[in-house]
Amino acid sequence: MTTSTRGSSSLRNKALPAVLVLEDGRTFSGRAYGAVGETFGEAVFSTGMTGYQETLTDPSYHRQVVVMTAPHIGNTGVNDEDPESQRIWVAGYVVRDPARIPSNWRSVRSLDEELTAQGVVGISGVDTRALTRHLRERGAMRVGIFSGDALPDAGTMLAKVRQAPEMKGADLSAQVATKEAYVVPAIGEKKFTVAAVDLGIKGMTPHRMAERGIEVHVLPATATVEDVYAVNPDGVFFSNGPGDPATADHPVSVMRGVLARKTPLFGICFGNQILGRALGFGTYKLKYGHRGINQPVQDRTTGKVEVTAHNHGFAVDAPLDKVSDTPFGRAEVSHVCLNDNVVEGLHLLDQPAFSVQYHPEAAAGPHDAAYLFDRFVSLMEGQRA
Ligand SMILES: NC(=O)CC[C@H](N)C(=O)O
Repeated sequence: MTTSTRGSSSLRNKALPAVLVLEDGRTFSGRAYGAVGETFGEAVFSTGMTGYQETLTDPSYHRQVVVMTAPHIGNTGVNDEDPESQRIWVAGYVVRDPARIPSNWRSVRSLDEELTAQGVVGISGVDTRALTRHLRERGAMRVGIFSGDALPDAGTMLAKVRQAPEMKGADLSAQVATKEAYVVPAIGEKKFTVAAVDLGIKGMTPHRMAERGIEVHVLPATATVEDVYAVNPDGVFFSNGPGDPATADHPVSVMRGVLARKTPLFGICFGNQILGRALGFGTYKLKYGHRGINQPVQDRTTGKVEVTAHNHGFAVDAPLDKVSDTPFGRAEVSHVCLNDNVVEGLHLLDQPAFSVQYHPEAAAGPHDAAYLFDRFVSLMEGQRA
């Protein structure tokens, strides 16, 4: 049974000052939110109006300071059902106006209390519209949040921000992925076995497969081709995850081993970037990325437009209007973002493999892209027939 936290939001740090310092020297002042202290990461913005719990607990946000463009955050408090992993992964959290009284039947505590309990340093009272416009114009960049009674002087804060590691070149999957393999059982009758390589997997992804009769063997990021085939899989999945795909040489080589055996293959987000690299395409850093739950994507095979959830700062560099010859046969861009023509999906024409850059597991987000899990099931059925 859940208990309401009506009126129990502490906002105990309300009076403590906080400052956000971008690496180009621009600063925003506000108040401490969540834990008090200092934190560093890459400043990125999310336009999701709902789903802050799923955002905070998505391992792909490791080492990123997330700015919410929705002005009022924390309204529905924190529940025990919505997290996508065991902990909050964002390095810092930036909001305009935190809810003073969370209200929802599932809420067990306030977001301020949750951030504090997990040691996540945040800042509230920031002009998040101005900050987002700045990041759109200048691009994602390093940032620091400093809060407390005695803040360092401006020069010291800026120097610390500029010493923080960059996201370009960061190899982070092994830091967030499971260390031990585990199994998510099929819901109802078991029809297929899938080996899922965990590069920072969100909990909803194996759940969406389990709903379709798939027993999911989640394997550590360090899993080898032998580990993958040890579970005797009908299909192989490569997950979302943090960091720069250009560093992910190990999963790229494992994926090439899977493609060589023509096992049905599906990738999401980081998994799409790994497929791009396995096929010989490059990846590159977007200026400020796509993060939110209302991005329009076109499925180029059907012409249909989906409204989709995104969280990516890198993208695959593949030609949009031609079929490419790759070491694994012909490949094509299957999906594209209608805002900026960024590659949002790839598929192979000569073997059962595809991936998308966005989030069909929809946690949070619209369910338009759920058909992709069915497509993976069809590929596995096709392989058996
Ligand atoms: N959600 C993800 O898998 C993100 C992939 C990669 N880290 C990016 O930022 O593009």
